[in-house]
Amino acid sequence: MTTTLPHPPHRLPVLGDVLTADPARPTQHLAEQVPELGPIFDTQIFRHHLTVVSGTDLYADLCDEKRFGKHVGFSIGFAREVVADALFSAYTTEPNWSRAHNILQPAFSLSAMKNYHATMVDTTRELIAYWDERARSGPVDVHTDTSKLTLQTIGRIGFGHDFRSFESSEPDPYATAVTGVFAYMGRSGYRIPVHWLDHLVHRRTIAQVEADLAYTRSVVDDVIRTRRTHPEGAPDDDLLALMLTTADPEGGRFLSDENIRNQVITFLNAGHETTSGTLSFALHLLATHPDVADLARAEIESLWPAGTDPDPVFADIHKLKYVRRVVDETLRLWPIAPGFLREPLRDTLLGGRYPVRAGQPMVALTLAVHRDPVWGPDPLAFDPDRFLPERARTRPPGIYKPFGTGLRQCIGRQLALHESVLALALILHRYDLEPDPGYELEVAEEFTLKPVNLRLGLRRR
Ligand code: HEM
Repeated sequence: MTTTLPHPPHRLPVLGDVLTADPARPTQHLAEQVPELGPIFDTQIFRHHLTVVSGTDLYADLCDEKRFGKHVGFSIGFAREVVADALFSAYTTEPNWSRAHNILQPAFSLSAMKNYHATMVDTTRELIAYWDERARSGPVDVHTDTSKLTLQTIGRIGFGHDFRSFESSEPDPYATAVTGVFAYMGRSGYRIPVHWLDHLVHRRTIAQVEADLAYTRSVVDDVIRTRRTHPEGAPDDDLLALMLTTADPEGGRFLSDENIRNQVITFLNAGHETTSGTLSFALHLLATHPDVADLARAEIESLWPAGTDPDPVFADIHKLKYVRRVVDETLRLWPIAPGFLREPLRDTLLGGRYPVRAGQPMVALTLAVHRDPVWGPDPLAFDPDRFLPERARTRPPGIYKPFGTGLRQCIGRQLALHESVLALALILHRYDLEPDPGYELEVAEEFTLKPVNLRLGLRRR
């Protein structure tokens, strides 16, 4: 049962599509190939094949949990070299996946969000105080600063650790190190498959990654050691407390020390660079669409009048429905996780017509599906009202998946949405956003998508 799928032109023996691939922006490049190659095609980097799925019906079918599951390979396979079987990089069948999932799930419940709200408000106020100071002397470096916000937030609410990110105007050293490690993992599919040659050609990069990893581990070990030696006063239900003190309700086993370290690295990364990317893209889109920013501000000021110092309560965030649509629409246009890996659980037909083999690596190309004509006559336009319930009902189901799908979808979804809506609302309440007239959006891929060198003028309202 085989079908020959289209593939990029100029494929070479052994190398495959290496010469026409774009390692710096792999998923954007794949999405650009969709008009030419169609809703499903094959790509090959050295000896590794990947089936790229972007047809909306095929994408929805690929999310059928009865026939497909997460594929752990490519960048995620390389991430295992760093964080082994932590939540994001574990095989679904590995005991540590269900153990960690069961132990940590309560930290992402609605009542947990209520506990985190005050810390999120305080940390966003720190960002605003930092920007009040800096915005007077020129545009701010948006992504560096949203990363400070989100790292500081996940550090505090997950692990009781204060990164003191706003005490320096430099990028946070932990964020730089951990992002460097994961960015390298993200590009690892393009490593030269001859080990000694790869190490010779990339020796400087590899030395930097090793240094970054050593630093990352030393910070994380310090966070865990501090909690173990001084648990007094720390919450008994944050991510770290749950991992140190709770057994899996199914089976009664605890996570090992090694696994806890890998989980902390995973959460500090997944919990910060995703939300910071979302906030950065949202601020860019709001700055370049003042009509949308005005509508959002009208909603925000109906809760917290202009000129007052807002004191958001938990329930306010759910009233900010337009701001939430801004976040949803940002994640449609710029899904910072631009695709997710899947594999058939057994031989099957994708979309009833394409034969696929058990274990075959496939990518659900969210970036392309989120911009498909099925979204309307102008899928590239930034239009938050696409997410009005009456308009959402007119679209086929299963085509909006910024947080992945099924069993392995994002555990941090609620946290990310609460944090994003809150931060955008407080920022829009405080500032008018002034885009840099010469700025052309350029998007880097370092495991996730992020805008390059995005600067914005902030005028205090
Ligand atoms: C807007 C922000 C975020 C986006 C768009 C996002 C997106 C995703 C996606 C697409 C996946 C599935 C990956 C796959 O199938 O391979 C995922 C998984 C995951 N995310 Fe997020 N994420 C966000 C925020 C967060 C936050 C704030 C946390 C933690 C505090 C987090 C922790 C995780 C973890 C641990 C997994 C692996 C879950 C598992 O496999 O069981 N994410 N995320």
